[in-house]
Amino acid sequence: SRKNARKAALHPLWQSPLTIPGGTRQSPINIQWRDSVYDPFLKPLKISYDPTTCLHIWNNGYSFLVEFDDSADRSTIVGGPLENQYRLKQFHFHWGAINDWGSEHTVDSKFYPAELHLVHWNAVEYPSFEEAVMEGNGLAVIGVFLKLGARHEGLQTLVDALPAVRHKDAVIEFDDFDPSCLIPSCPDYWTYAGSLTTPPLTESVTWIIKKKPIEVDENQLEAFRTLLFTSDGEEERRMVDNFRPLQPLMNRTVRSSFR
Ligand SMILES: NS(=O)(=O)c1nc2c(F)c(F)c(F)c(F)c2s1
Ligand SMILES: [Zn+2]
Repeated sequence: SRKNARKAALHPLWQSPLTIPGGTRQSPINIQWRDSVYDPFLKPLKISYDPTTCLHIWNNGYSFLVEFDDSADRSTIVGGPLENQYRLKQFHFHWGAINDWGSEHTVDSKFYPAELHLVHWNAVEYPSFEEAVMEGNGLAVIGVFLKLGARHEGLQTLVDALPAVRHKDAVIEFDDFDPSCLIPSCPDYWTYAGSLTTPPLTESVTWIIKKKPIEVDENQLEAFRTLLFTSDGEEERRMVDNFRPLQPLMNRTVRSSFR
């Protein structure tokens, strides 16, 4: 009826619903360290990326994505909480207007200034990424926190390319980049069952959140903030605060790979 037809609250950035009706495993979440449960059966995560699978960088109006050739098992992850091998499709970041916030996940309610997501799909069980996005075990996303500190030399090659993708829909060729340089060597991670944090928000992601952050410097974070949500010719809106609000944990346990 009319009185029940209340409009779902929409997030200003994406006009996406803040909550998915019936959603039971939405992301991001706060990771309460002391509530996470050590699982001795969790395996180490095995990451094997081939830098020649790197294709291009593009600004999709939510973030900037570095996309990979996922037509074969050339850049993959296996092990950890995963039952299958997953193929790297793209990586992207979320960040804030200032260093006090920007990450999607929080640890003990602490925000980091930015968060990296490496998106993989289950090519063993599904024929395409688009199909995997709709399945409960379709995707595996590695989350890496960024903290303010020393300049990150590996990230700098990415930062140097950002002016070329300042506007929404801009794309440039980008090759020979190995994203494992952005992943901390410490093997420790948390893992939980969640969702995409941007539309279509599907509950298809096994999240693997690295415990240790990587360090980047102020200039590198500022470079992210020079990007635009808007296309060339539109009134400029700076690409900042492109993170989704925290979602309820509901009936989920966050497991840790470490004591
Ligand atoms: N922030 S996220 O959860 O890692 C994430 N969201 C999305 C998304 F909305 C998509 F449409 C998409 F094609 C993705 F590959 C991802 S990956
Ligand atoms: Zn993301």
